[in-house]
Amino acid sequence: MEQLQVDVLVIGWGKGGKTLAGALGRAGRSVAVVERSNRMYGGSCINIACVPTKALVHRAEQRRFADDAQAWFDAAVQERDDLTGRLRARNHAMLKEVDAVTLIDGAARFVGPREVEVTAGGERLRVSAETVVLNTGTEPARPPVPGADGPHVYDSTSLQHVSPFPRRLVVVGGGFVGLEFAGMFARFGSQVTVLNRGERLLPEEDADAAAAVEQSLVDTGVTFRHGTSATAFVDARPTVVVQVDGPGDATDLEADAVLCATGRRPVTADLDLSAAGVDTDERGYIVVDDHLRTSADGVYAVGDVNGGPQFTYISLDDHRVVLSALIGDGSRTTKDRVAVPRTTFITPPFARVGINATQARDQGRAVLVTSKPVADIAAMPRPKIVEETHGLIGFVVDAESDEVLGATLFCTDAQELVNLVALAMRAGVTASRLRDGIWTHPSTTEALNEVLAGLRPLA
Ligand SMILES: Cc1cc2nc3c(=O)[nH]c(=O)nc-3n(C[C@H](O)[C@H](O)[C@H](O)COP(=O)(O)OP(=O)(O)OC[C@H]3O[C@@H](n4cnc5c(N)ncnc54)[C@H](O)[C@@H]3O)c2cc1C
Ligand SMILES: NC(=O)c1ccc[n+]([C@@H]2O[C@H](COP(=O)([O-])OP(=O)(O)OC[C@H]3O[C@@H](n4cnc5c(N)ncnc54)[C@H](O)[C@@H]3O)[C@@H](O)[C@H]2O)c1
Repeated sequence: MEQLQVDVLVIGWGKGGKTLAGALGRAGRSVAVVERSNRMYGGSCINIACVPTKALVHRAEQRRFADDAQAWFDAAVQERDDLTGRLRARNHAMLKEVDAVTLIDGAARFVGPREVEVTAGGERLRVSAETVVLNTGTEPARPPVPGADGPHVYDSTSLQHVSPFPRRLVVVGGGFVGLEFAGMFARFGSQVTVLNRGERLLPEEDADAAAAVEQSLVDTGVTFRHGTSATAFVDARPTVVVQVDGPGDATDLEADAVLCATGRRPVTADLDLSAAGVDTDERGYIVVDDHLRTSADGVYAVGDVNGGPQFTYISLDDHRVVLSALIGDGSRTTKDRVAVPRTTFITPPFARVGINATQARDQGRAVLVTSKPVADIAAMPRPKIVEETHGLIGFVVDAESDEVLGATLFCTDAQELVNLVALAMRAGVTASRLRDGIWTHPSTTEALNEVLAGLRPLA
């Protein structure tokens, strides 16, 4: 069997791994990157996750009621495929052009400490390395319900190419994927019903924010059933019947498609991690310390597979931690992260950073709070200009230091504004300075002037 020895072996072409491979290759280290699917060069983000779904959301937002749903969706999917094809080719080229990086097609499996066997069809290759970086990501986890693998039951990857376009869609799960797809498919023209097993949407968010999110989706045509779980998906070709249970409405639902949006699980099963001495937790995620070191010497894990927050920018930041360990001073850790923002790409986007009022109350902190519906923010005309006045904007501010402790930004451009607020939090820019800041007009940032003027003690 052919053998290859490198300084660094990266398994899986995720955001962290590919960025690390390029940087280490350019720094003169010999690097091998193993990817099991030629449809996944560049990883989940550009092929099946962030980028293609936001391209579909964008097209869905442009559809008008009279536009034919099937034709509009088909065109959007074609554009999505063209975009991901271009990005995949570019990602492949970006690593191929680094001389010190060897790209290997195949699935890697450990055969010993820091040694793997890569299999591609009938071909096999042994690769050993001083350092191994695991970046194998996650995959959709379907609920343990009869019929979950049956016809017309999809996950976030397969639903992007659903055919024919579903007139009725049931979404199981009200998290990131569930809400983004519910909004998107409603705008493409589906009748969407979301089954949410909790008593209300987004239980970790302030009640007014969760209600505003729900109202915006209801206004788009989405129906919610709270306190409801799917108990079976029964094949009734050409449709599927969703049997439900719970204190909520328990009437069966007939649909053309079901989306399981019930979380993801780590891709570790085929790696034979025990052969390398790499420990996993009870959910299968690779156990790492603050430096992203696993239980095996010289083996790191970056991205979703290490059980951290599942965002592309966290995988990217993981690469900085490992780069610091391998060619830096080793001081960077995951503990350095402050005010990590997040955005759910519904319409308008729902962005969060830091703590909300509920969390401040639970922590017994002395804070000032403010929250205002977007439609009532007189000094921010941008939502009216772009005809999207759903949402609310809220802040939590330390009562003594005037530091911003958190923000709920449910408004047009929120995915951008949240980064500005996060930077202010990291840099210690006070709420008063944000309130009195000079901002462009008309912009969403202007909301800071008016909303932060309404701070009051938390009741
Ligand atoms: C629908 C959806 C939308 C999302 N939208 C956003 C968003 O808007 N913003 C955001 O920040 N995050 C978003 N996320 C989350 C984001 O996609 C992930 O956090 C991110 O892609 C994680 O990347 P990663 O580095 O862990 O690995 P991945 O990009 O998942 O890469 C892992 C790679 O490893 C390969 N692999 C696995 N096993 C092996 C093996 N044994 N041998 C060789 N190769 C292997 C896989 O084929 C894959 O290419 C979204 C997720 C989903 C599902
Ligand atoms: N915009 C973004 O940044 C973005 C977009 C999509 C996904 N993501 C990432 O991908 C991850 C996965 O997304 P997701 O939406 O699949 O997971 P999630 O954890 O965000 O939401 C899963 C939802 O499904 C519910 N659920 C779980 N099991 C269930 C069951 N058996 N029956 C009914 N409901 C059930 C949970 O209560 C939860 O509400 C997210 O955690 C996020 O980090 C990010």
